[in-house]
Amino acid sequence: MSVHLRLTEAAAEDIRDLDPQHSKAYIDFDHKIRQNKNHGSLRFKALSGHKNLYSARVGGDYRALMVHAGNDTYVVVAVQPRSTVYERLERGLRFEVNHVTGQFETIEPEVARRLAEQAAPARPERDPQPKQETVPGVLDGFTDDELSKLGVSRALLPAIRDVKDDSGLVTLADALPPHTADVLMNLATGMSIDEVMENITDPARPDDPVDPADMAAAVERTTSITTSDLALQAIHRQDFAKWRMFLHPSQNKLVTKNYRGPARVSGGPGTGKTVVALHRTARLAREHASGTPILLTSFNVGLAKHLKRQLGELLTTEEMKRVEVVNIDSLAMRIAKERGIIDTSARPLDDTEAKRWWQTAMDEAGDREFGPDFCHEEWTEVVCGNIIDSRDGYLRVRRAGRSHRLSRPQRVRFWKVCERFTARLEEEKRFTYPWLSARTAVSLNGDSTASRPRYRHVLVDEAQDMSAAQWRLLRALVPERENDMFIAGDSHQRIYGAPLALGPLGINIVGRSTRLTLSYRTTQEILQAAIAMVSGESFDDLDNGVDHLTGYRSVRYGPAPNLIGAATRKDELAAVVEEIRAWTNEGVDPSAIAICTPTKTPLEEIRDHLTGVGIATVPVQDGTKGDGVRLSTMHGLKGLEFERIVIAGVGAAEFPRPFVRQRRTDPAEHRRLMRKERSLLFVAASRARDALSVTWTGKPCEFLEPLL
Ligand SMILES: Nc1ncnc2c1ncn2[C@@H]1O[C@H](COP(=O)(O)OP(=O)(O)OP(=O)(O)O)[C@@H](O)[C@H]1O
Repeated sequence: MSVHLRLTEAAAEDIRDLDPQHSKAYIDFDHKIRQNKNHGSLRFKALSGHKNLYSARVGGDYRALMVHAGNDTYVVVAVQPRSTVYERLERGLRFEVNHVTGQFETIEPEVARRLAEQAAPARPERDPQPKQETVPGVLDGFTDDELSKLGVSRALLPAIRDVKDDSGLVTLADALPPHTADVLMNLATGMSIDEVMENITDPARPDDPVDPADMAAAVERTTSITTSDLALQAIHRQDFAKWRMFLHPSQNKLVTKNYRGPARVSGGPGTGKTVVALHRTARLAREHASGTPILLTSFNVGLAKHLKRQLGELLTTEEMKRVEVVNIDSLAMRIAKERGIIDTSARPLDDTEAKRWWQTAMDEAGDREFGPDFCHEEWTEVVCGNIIDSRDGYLRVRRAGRSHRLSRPQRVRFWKVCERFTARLEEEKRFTYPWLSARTAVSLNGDSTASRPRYRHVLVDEAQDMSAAQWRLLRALVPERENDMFIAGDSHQRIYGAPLALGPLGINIVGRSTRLTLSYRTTQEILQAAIAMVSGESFDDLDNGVDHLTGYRSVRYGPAPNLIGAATRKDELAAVVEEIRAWTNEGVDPSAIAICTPTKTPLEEIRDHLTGVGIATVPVQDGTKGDGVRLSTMHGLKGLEFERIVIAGVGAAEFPRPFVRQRRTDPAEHRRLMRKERSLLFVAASRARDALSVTWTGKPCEFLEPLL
């Protein structure tokens, strides 16, 4: 008579909203019903006239409404006052297996219809009774059969037909099953039936055939249903981070699917790529209790720390031991030291220092043709990326992706400069990270006896910024096999690396790429502004194709970004202060606000000014420590998110940054750098959850033009 209890997302929300007394009562209820559903105080009973539906007393007049999902499994679908539960049932509340996705769905046709009616555009006053047919429905272009084939329940069609505009659809979406909302939103934003079928419906189909009468199978498939254990833990900790309990079906598929080789997930900012990578890592860690560890890696130390913290919320301490979470450069350095590739005292050479060294190498070689920026990029992308260690190798290599052609004599000259640079690295026991990754990959690949394979699975976040040499290292760390690599990234957010194709690096993702389109982070207004900032540019898909943001959207709405042009720097600083004060007066926690600028100097100016007017600030890299508004360069916001963001200092004189403007004489290189600058602004803007303000002095930067 013991019961296995599950919980829908809606029921979890009901529980979260309970007052402390009923919350405690729910924990008692959960405990009792699991042991014996017929315990007298529970008044457990089947509801007549409703197939598979049961009710039980939680405490006071609160009832748990449950769906029987075979054997001893019950799914709690609502925890509400008795009168509310019965009223909803009378109005047609029911639970179905979706005929296409096979997922468990809550259908409330009357609620949907009411919402659709409420959201209908107001009638003009002088025309109180216009003819009905004068306002077309937003989905009139699609037949009932077409919508049904895409996975929309026929019970919801009358409500859907009542929707007259996009904002009505957004209102209605709250009352729709997630798949239905997804299909309709995509159709409304201009996707064709075929595109929705390919991008939304087909990926949501289960591998096994759908039986609309098989509730047990549906519950197993449904990601918006969790085990009540996890929910109870969350209740105890008052912690309802939804991403840990409920994934969107499109996200869950990426977590559970087994791939025959490397797979990639792309998608705009905030679509849950990191969440998917985390859940997939957790799933793999749970499946493999012992043996070779799993690697979860990202671009920099801060991001890796963030991943580790979040993974710790999904796994037990024991399970965490099966996963190594480390940024790619630290990993390369550790393995390189272990294998004696570099001395334990060797130190990295950062980009600025490296460029000075290139200048010296050119001076010594008497060659002024190339310039330190060119040399450093050529070295990173071509020499390290292709693991070249000889003049002949360099003379032969295909310099894919580089904007300049080099003649043979030019290559010979560059190699001379390069030899001086590498000799100095050796002499002074220094290294650049791409060089280190390349050398480590060579060492691992050439060693058949060493402790290979190092990892069972490798998962990579922020993949767009990894360099070719880093991919070679990652490839060397995991043998080619099922589920070997999982790659999450968005080329629109590339602010460090260069475009590349993974195939030639031994990572074949063809046919194993998926795109997420629903943003959980930003509002539709911020998202559209961010998209406008990168409009007109083309982005690669790591596979010799083009990436795009078609169908990328949010279901949240909010204020339009606040665009503030100031005549003087003093006025701009005053505008920043005004924004921060307005937000904190609304009750926003200062630590949920970030201010970013293109470079460090204006940030320091803002910091000093805010301190002067009594607003505390904290550098973003200090993580969760301290009260105060977070300050960062745009680069420092990579991978993070804040409730509200001010992007300051984006006047035409400051952004794109001056060094990019100086490269105008070299059109190909200039284009490449401009794309990165656009991406930088895109990254900064898309970190904001609820509100975004952009400030500048004088003329605004050209990337803001589509917004003005
Ligand atoms: N299924 C979900 N339910 C609720 N929240 C979610 C879900 N998936 C993602 N989120 C939330 O959306 C936000 C963005 O998620 P995440 O960081 O994984 O996106 P991303 O695609 O990696 O973003 P970016 O590319 O901008 O770094 C986070 O706050 C995350 O908790």
